Amino acid sequence: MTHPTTLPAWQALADKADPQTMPSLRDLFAADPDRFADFSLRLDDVLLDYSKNRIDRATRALLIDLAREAGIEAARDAMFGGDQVNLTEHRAVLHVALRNRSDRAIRVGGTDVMPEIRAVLARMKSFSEQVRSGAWLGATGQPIRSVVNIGIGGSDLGPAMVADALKPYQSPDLAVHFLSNVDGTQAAEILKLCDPATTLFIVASKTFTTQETLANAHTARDWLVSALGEAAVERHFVALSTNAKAVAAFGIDTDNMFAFWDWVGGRYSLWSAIGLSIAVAIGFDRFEEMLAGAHAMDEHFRTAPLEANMPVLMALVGVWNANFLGAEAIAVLPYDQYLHRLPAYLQQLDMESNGKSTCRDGAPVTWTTGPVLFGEPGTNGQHAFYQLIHQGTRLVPCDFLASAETHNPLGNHHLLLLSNVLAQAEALMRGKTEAEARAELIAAGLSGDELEAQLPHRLFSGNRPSNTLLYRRLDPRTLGMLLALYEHKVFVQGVIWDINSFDQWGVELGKALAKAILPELSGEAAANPHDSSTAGLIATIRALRTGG
Ligand SMILES: O=P(O)(O)OC[C@H]1O[C@](O)(CO)[C@@H](O)[C@@H]1O
Repeated sequence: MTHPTTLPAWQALADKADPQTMPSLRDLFAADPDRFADFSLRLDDVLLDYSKNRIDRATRALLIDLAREAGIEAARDAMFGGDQVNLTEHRAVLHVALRNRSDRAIRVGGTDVMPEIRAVLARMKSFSEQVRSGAWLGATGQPIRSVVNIGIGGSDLGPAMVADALKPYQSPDLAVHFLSNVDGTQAAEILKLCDPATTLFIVASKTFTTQETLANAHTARDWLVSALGEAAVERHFVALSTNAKAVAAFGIDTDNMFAFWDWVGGRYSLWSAIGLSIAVAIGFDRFEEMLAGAHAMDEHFRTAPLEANMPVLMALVGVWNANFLGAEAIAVLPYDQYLHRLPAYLQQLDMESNGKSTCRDGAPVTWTTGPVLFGEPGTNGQHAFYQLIHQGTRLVPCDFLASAETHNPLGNHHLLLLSNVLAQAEALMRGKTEAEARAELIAAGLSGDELEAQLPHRLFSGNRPSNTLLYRRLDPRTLGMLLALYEHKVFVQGVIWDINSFDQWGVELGKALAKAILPELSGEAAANPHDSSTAGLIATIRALRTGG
């Protein structure tokens, strides 16, 4: 375990990161006509262009040194080898095994996990095909028309994002809904769209103890039972979990449970049984194509030299921007409407993984770790928060994503979309100098005091970094590649920052306090000692709810 700031390459990078002496992005492009070729990388149909980052060849070489000195190769091999890299939970981290399409055995504690994985995949195939073909009948003998995935966090965000991303592959005969929020409004609105006789609930929870999911699952169960009776549960509920005991206690027959394992982290679980709603929505063959895409990226990550390794390079660019140039956020901007939930999904992947401030050895970190991640599909974001990205005081590196081809060739929409994504990345890189702005204002007829007053507002500093991920078309394989790319990027950054990317203790405190507050709100328990704000809010809620 090595604190990154003690590594020689870290020191050398810190010396290089001097805004006064560093060349600007404009200068870097002007000095090197081959910059795009040298600072981009293609794997199958996916291209990463990282040339619009403030790095030159020497900086890149130092970043690769940093990766080596941080032990990326050994850490990667430990993860693929089934070591307990999740130190605080004493667990292996093997989402890569879930999409291992090769004959390679992957062992946890000496046991090859591939046979179990293949067995669950075979059950998912059979079940999803029965639901899709209409062979799986509800309690009244009717085929399923609506599927409701009940889960939250990793048991919701991945499947929900993928189902939307691959909408063109969805069957029109089957509606797929995702119920996550404990706010009863979401359950009420989804249930309004469903008929108990034709609805299948997929209760997705690794632990099967999550408050929100169990509350929603009980509400769904009550709704079904009040319409069709207790016996209907068997045909209308299945569970995806690692906790067979809790599934049985809820009243779901464990024959209707699809298992996964403690070495699958929640935010890495869409490739496991948690992906059942995806397989039902788009068909198992497409689900497997997505696994194959992820596997292709896994193999690239596992075997490519660091210098030509897409997740490693993307991670290193992020480390450079965060730790050496001071960026605190990252914007993920898919110019692809089908990826509208990607930023939400990546928020959990990145922020739950790397939002940590304790090193693996328990010492507090003294360097910046995971960024604040946000985003919206282009072009919507352009008309909302891009102002800050172009002219604000903060540095917000951007990831732009775009497909060369569209599933929906309507008029020239796709070329309009693509022209926007390219323009945004170019604008961030180039900016607009005073001379350029002045010339434009003069051409627009301004002069004298008005020109001088307008001028400072029309300047763009430029020199603002971005990556562009370009792919042929958003199909299942490409999506699998992109998601695995981000997973491995987050992994590499976690290793460099010397944190455990695979636990999430930061979500526990709020959960525990909510449990204590619940009986106080309902009046079943006397108020606990709280700060005056929390006590005042509890008292006001109680008063408002009773007309006070
Ligand atoms: O699948 P489960 O056990 O219901 O957990 C849901 C989510 O809750 C968390 O544990 C914490 O929010 C996530 O990591 C996880 O994805």
